[in-house]
Amino acid sequence: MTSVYECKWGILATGGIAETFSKDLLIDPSTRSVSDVKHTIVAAASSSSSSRATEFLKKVGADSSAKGYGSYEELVADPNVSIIYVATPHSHHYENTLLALEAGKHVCCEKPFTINAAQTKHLIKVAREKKLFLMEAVWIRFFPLVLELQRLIFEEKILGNVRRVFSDFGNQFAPDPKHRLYNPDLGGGALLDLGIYALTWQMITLFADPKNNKTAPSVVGSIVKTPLTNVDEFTTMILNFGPTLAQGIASTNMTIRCSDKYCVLIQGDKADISVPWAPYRPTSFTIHEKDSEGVYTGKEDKKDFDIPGHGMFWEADACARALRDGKLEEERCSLAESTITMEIMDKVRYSNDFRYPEKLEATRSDA
Ligand SMILES: NC(=O)C1=CN([C@@H]2O[C@H](COP(=O)(O)OP(=O)(O)OC[C@H]3O[C@@H](n4cnc5c(N)ncnc54)[C@H](OP(=O)(O)O)[C@@H]3O)[C@@H](O)[C@H]2O)C=CC1
Ligand SMILES: O=C1OC[C@@H](O)[C@H](O)[C@H]1O
Repeated sequence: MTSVYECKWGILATGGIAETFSKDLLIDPSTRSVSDVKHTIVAAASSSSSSRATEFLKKVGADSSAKGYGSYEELVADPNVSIIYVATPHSHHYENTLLALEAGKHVCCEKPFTINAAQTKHLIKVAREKKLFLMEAVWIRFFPLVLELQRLIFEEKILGNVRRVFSDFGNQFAPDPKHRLYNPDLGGGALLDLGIYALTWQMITLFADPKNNKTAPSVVGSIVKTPLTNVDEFTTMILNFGPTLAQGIASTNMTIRCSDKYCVLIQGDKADISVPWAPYRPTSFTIHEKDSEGVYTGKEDKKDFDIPGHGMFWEADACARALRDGKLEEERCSLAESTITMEIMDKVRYSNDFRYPEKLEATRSDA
C-alpha cells in the first residue's frame, strides 16, 4: 500500500475565507477521489485573541489537539506546522507572508498575493533564498473544470484558434465604507478582489495558449472610482496577447453582478465556450458550435462539474503534493504568472492614478 502524505496546516486569521478553506481541508479526500494526500489543521491564530482562535478551530471541526494562538507570531513559531495559509485582508498579505517565510514555513497566501508586483517579487526572493514553497491561492486554477476546459482548447483544439476572451467578475455589494472591499486601508476596490478572477480567466485561456509562448500581454485599462472611499468601483482592461494576435477584455466592478449566463466567453474560429456564474466558482461550461462563417449552428454541449464541498481543497491538495515532492512552486499557479498578474494590475492602477496609502504600497528596505 502506498503511503498517504499528511499536510500539516496552520491557519493565519479566522475570518470568512479562513473558515471556508479550513472546512474544505477537513473534508475526506476520498469524496474527490484523492488518496495520496490528506490534510490536518494543527493550529490557527487570531490577531484578536487566543479564545477566538480556539473557537474557530472548534467551528471548523479541527482535532481537539489543534492549538489556538492569540498572535500570528506564535503560529509561525509552532514546530508542528508545515505550511501557513494566509487569510488576512489584501493589505496584510505581504507582511504576514514574510513573517511566515522568515520563520521557515511554506506559505499558501490568499489572492491577491500582495498590493503590488514589487511586494510579490520580494516574497518570491525570500522564498527562494530560504528554499520554501510559496503559492498565491488562485483556487480556480485547480478546478477539474478548468483542467478539462484547457484540455479541450489546447489539446483537442475544439475552438480552433482562440482569438478573443471576454471575462467579467462584477457583483453587487452594499456600499459600506467599513467593509474591506470599500476600505482603502485594507486594499479595497474591485480590481484586486474581484478583477483578479477576470484576469485569471485571461491567463488560463490566452496567456496559457502554447502559441503565446508565456508572453506577458500589453494592457490598457480604465477605472471609475467610488466617491464613497475613492477605491476603484469599475475597472475594465484590454489585453493584447501579441504572439497569438488574440485580445482579451477583462472587466470587474462591485456594483452590478455579471450576467448569470456569460461571465466568461472564450471565442475561437470554430466554436465558443461560455462559462456562466460564478466566475470565482464555476460549475459548468457550454460549447457553442459555429459554422464556417462564424455563425452559431445551434449545436451546444453543456458540461457540468460537481464540487463536493466549496472547492478549495484542490489547491490544498496541490500544495500538499508540492511539499511531499520537495517542490518550491506549483506550475498550475506559478510565481511567474502571479507576478505578471500583479504587474497588469499595477499598470492599470498607476496609469489611472489609483494608489493605495503609501504604507500599503511600500516594500521592506531589503526588497
Ligand atoms: N479565494 C476565495 O474565494 C476568497 C478569497 N478571499 C481573500 O481572503 C482574504 C480575506 O478575506 P475575508 O476572509 O473575506 O475577510 P474577513 O474580513 O472575513 O477576514 C479577515 C481576517 O483577517 C484578520 N485581520 C487581521 N488584521 C485585520 C484588519 N486590520 N482588519 C480586518 N481583518 C484583519 C482577522 O482575523 P483575526 O482577527 O482572526 O486575526 C479577520 O477575521 C482577502 O484577501 C480576500 O481576497 C476572500 C473571500 C473569498
Ligand atoms: O475571492 C473572492 O471571491 C468571491 C467574492 O465574493 C469575494 O469578495 C472575493 O474575495
